[in-house]
Amino acid sequence: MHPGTDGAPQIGVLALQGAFREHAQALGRLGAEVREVRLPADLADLSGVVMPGGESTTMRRLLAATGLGAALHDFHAAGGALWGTCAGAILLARQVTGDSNVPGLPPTLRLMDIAVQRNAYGRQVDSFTAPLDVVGLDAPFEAFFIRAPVMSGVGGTTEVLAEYDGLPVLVRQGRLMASTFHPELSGDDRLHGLFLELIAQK
Ligand SMILES: NC(=O)CC[C@H](N)C(=O)O
Repeated sequence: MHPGTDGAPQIGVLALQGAFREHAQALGRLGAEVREVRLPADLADLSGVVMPGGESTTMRRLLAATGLGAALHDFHAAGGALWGTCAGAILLARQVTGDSNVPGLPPTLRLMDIAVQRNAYGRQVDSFTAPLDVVGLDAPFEAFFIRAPVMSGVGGTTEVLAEYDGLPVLVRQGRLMASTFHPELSGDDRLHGLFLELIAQK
């Protein structure tokens, strides 16, 4: 880990598109030094990066266009931690379904052994909240799902940290974490705290 000058962890928030400001605020409240990431050079000296919710197809195009996709691969290979939330979880997934109508779409980062199906909770309930029991938290976390992907499979060494309706919604694999909901909208910083703990453990 790369502590900042005052010993605080230095964390990036991917700021190409989507709900990045609320993540930066949550991490700041927990004492992290936060930097918005738009170009490969912005990753220097960070120990972790949060990839927010938004529109994964747009983010995939921008990751390819900016060179950040390859840079995030290098960042992770060099020991950096990544947390993908909602669209960000789609970016981490090895396997994505629900993209077939988008021609010429660059691949996801394919770093994590999860399969996701985009927008698969159905139209009537495409946004909802649910209290989740999360491994490592002693009280439920109120989660906001917004046109969320369904995590249809987890493999390899992936651990399930929370489920909704019998399906995984928060998972961890080594230095990777993925949630299909928007943790930054709950006014509850405990999952950002878990990400900082994961970084401190490595
Ligand atoms: N809230 C979100 O991040 C939604 C994800 C979006 N439906 C996608 O497929 O990219």
